[in-house]
Amino acid sequence: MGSTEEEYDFIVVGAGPSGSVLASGLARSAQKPSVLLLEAGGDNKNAEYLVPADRFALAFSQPSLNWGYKTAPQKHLKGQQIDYSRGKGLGGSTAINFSCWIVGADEDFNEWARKVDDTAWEWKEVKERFKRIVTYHTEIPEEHRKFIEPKVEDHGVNGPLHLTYADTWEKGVGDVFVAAEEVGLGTVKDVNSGKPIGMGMGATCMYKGVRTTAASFLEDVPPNLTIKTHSPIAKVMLSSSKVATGIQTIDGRTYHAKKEVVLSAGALNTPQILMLSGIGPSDELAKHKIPVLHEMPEVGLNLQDHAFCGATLITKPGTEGRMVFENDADAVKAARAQHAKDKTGILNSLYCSIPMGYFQNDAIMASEEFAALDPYDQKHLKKPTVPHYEIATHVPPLYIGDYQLQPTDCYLSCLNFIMNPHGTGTVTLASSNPEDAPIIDPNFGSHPYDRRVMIEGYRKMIDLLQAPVLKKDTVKLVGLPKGMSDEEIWEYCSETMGSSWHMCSTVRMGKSGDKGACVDTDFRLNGVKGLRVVDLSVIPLLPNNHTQSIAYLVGQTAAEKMIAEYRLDK
Ligand SMILES: Cc1cc2nc3c(=O)[nH]c(=O)nc-3n(C[C@H](O)[C@H](O)[C@H](O)COP(=O)(O)OP(=O)(O)OC[C@H]3O[C@@H](n4cnc5c(N)ncnc54)[C@H](O)[C@@H]3O)c2cc1C
Repeated sequence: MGSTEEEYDFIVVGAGPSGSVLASGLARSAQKPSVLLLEAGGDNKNAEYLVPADRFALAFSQPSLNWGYKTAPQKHLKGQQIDYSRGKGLGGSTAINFSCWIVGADEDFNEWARKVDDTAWEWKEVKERFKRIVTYHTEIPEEHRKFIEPKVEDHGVNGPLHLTYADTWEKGVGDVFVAAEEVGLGTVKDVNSGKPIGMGMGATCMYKGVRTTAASFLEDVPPNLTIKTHSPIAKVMLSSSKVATGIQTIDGRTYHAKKEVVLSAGALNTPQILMLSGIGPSDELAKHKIPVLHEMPEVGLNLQDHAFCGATLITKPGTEGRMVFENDADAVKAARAQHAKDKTGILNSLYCSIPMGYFQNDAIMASEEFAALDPYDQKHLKKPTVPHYEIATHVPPLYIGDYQLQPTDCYLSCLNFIMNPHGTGTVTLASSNPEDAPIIDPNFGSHPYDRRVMIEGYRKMIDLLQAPVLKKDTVKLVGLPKGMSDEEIWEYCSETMGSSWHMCSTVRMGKSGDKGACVDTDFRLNGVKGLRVVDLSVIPLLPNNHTQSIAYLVGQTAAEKMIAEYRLDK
């Protein structure tokens, strides 16, 4: 394909949650600027991609929706290469993600605001911005309200993204809340109130029998928003005076920006595109013979993510119904037909209620690894709403060791996630060819504090699985370390650890005077005019949540800031 002379006020690259919210927000402002949204993948408009029960399977069953990345061999995880999936197409990673909605702890946002010296990131402002993003349906089945009861006034009522709880919870889910009380972990009535400590219930990106994704922001788009799919970009074009003038696609098209180019290609591809454009660490660019147009040593550094590990309880026949259903071909066929016809049936409850709990832990705070942290960090970790680890249950049976699941088996699967990870990794270039995947090294397990959190959180997860209410139905626990010593737990986790695909912070935001920061708190790339980064690359710390909420928040914040700056609302 040849070059074009198309020109737009704003060019946004990448239609994930950040890019979709930003492009939609700019285009719908009163001044109606012309906005071009370029996305590498397709439109993802296939009803089969939106079945709620498929939320954990879609990423791995539809390769065309997934960049299919893997990490570099992980030094602290016995050389394993971990799945590092990224969504492709409208919606970005929300089109293939697991649909869990968790916003995190108020104090994490207050810390973010302090780090970048901008009150826009304080919880009291962030909470209001979340309300503008979502319509949060707070109905909970009557019998579960003793544990879970979100308040309508804490959440949005008319944002484009609909969130719900399943009308019917899977059998046995309610027992997790009883178990959490029994073992002293406790419960929380609304895990999304900014005070997440306790076992809660994650809200789900689904509504009326359909998964909801960032593509919700791209419905009924105004004529001044042009969306071009199948348009992977190769680089940003910079003038000799370091002004971003437009972008070039891999197939040779160029598009010009009258005002700004915004990169929203995610925490792996955004640093890659910057480096391919000559913006990054000079030694890294020199390796690939890319001329340095703007030296920026921290591009691609500081990669952070939440790692997890798990175990599974095999329970007595009849305690839940997943395997029995999935092994009954007629029942599956009928359920698919019913869902295709009117979006109802079991596919709206299967895998659709996931207890997610956030906890603090005395053993972690008493550990030598905690004592070795910076005192400021320790103070943050002691704040009453900041969790140290997360436990999620009723996920697919990822951790079963060498146990062979039988078609008649029942199970309760569980994961433990490291919160506040301290290890950081890198994104670097494999080559100067934009079609090559970058080299991604999250460096999991590299920090002693992270290992301590995994070990203590794992012990608590096993305590939960052995609570009296669960014991009466237990057949056996599988997918376990050989024993429960520190060494045995870490040995197991280092062989089986996974990523929750919360990669972020590779083009870090910082306050004015922060020499290493790549962008300012208004998302402008330092030292370059007309270029912003608006996606999870910029976040200066990884909040203790699941990150899609933050990606939407970043897009919404950028839209509101840019609309005010350019007076687009007048
Ligand atoms: C398997 C999986 C499960 C997850 N589960 C959850 C969950 O349950 N809950 C949760 O909160 N979070 C979850 N996440 C994480 C969440 O989806 C991400 O944090 C979030 O989508 C990141 O948003 P983003 O806008 O920064 O990037 P992305 O969503 O990755 O969007 C980036 C977009 O840019 C496009 N792009 C990249 N390069 C180019 C290029 N060169 N040219 C043009 N376009 C380009 C991509 O195709 C993509 O559409 C999950 C992620 C994955 C992969």
